[in-house]
Amino acid sequence: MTTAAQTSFAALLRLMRYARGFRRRIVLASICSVMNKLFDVMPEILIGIAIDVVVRQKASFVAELGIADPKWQLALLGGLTLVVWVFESLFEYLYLILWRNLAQDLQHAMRVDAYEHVQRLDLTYFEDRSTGNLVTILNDDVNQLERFLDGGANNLIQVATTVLAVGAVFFSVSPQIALIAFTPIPLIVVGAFYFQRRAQPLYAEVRERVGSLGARLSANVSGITTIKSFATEDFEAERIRQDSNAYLEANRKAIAISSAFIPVIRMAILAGFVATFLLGGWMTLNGTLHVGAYGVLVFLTQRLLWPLTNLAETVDLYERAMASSRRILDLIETPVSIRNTAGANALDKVDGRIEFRKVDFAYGDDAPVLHDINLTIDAGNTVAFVGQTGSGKSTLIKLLLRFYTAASGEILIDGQRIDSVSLDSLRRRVGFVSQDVFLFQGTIRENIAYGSPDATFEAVRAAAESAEATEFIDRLPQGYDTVVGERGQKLSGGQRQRLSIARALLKNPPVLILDEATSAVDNDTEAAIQRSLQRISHSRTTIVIAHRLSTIVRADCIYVMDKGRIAESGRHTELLAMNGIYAALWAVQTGQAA
Ligand SMILES: Nc1ncnc2c1ncn2[C@@H]1O[C@H](COP(=O)(O)OP(=O)(O)OP(=O)(O)O)[C@@H](O)[C@H]1O
Repeated sequence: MTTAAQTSFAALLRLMRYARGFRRRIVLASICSVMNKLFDVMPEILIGIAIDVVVRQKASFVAELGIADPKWQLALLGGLTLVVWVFESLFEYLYLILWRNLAQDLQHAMRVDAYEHVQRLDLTYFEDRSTGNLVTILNDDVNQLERFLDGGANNLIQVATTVLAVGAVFFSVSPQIALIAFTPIPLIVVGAFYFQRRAQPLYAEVRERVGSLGARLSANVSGITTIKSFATEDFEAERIRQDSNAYLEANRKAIAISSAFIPVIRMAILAGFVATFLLGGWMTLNGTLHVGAYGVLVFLTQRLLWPLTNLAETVDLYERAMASSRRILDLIETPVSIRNTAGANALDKVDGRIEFRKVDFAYGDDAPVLHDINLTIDAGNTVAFVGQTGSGKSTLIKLLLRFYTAASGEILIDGQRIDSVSLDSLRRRVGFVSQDVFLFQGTIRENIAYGSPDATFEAVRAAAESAEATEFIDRLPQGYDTVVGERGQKLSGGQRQRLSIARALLKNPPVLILDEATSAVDNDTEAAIQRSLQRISHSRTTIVIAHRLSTIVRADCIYVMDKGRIAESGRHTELLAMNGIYAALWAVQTGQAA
């Protein structure tokens, strides 16, 4: 057995394990598929019996059951045909509704599970992957699976049922013909396996290609402003064309294999059919087979063999679905390293005292970014981190929010290690205004109330006021009901910044972190931020990552970061007196540099 076949089969087993909760429904749907198929092949048998009645009349098979009059025999067969059709239709309705709903429910459960898991994944996971590819898994791959469950699973079950049911009839009527009629079947099954082995890597490639295409499409749509400003439309269109072409080629290869499979199967089927047709005919002429039995066999060979042509399509669907299923389950089963430790308590009331003790950190296997960070921020204080770009200021904050885990040392909040309290309680107690503000498609009011769904309009307004955002909001024609566009495109950088401060303030967190944007802040906003900072930092611990030193001259303590270490710390005046890095930065920013 090849590894390719194993991985497809392994994917199916993983899927079955995942779908444990659906097992009863799967069994029920499978039973309906089997019942439908059994009733579906019966009319052929009844036709054969009817021929037997008209040819042999009082000596017919039905006569042997005790009904002498051929007219009554036919009436009985007519009645039975009606019943068979009713049941066939009933089970068809049942299996359709069961499989289709199952497909819907399973794809829904998988999409929601996969999404929920994606939200829990470590940030490191996202650094190595593209958003577009993830979206493709959540959408396109999930749909692929739905397509298979919608029809493919039923097809596979029905083909197997046909082979078994028709086989049983054949062997009971004439084992000799049965052997001949069944010769193509091993060939077809071997062919299906061969096809599946060849197709599996091709479909894996198709999924990969669709993922990269999705990645580029989503990146390009998000970066449309950059594309336009660099006038690189042609260049980007060419890159999309290439990715789309790679997808097309991958599909073309898969199509070439699967299309070749169908004619091969048909030839094998034809051989089986002609053999039954001829051998059965001769046996009937010889008198070793009844006319009715011959009829049943010829009709049934059709019923037996033709559905196998669908097998190629179904195996195709199956391979595509398994390639997708593997991607979804890989995502769902990606381990999460930053999560609640066993017995983690919720961080209830927080004063806001923060300590870093001997903290070291590196991103993955990269060079260390933070070295031996030791600091204590008293509850209610306002502190600032300053330093060259890349010196590790934002990284420090990411550790405090547990976006990453320190390589060594510990971080405490109110004396409790941050990894000993529950993640969401920690993050709920810390307000974070990040450098790149992310606003959601929706109104200004919804964006300020994001994360505080119960906030009243008054509270939203008060938060906007503290962030000095009311002035521009009131000037907008729809005020708080203005839709800001995806990522807040319809607002200026400074306006987005103020909204994100309002959003953090509405949470009323005991610890507030402002990662000040380097750009996007005009002088107005700078002054506004400074005023709001003074207002809002009273009752909480406030940490500011500052690029403009003028915003933090009043801070209780300023830490100057240099290459991942705290090089200097103290109040503004103390640091100036030290005449070190801070003093030099200050001189540059105030234009007093020599
Ligand atoms: N996710 C990441 N993976 C790998 N390296 C990273 C990652 N994020 C940041 N770095 C690296 O870590 C170092 C510190 O980055 P950090 O963002 O903490 O600096 P910063 O002082 O906040 O800079 P800035 O003032 O420009 O915001 C930089 O050298 C940066 O390249």
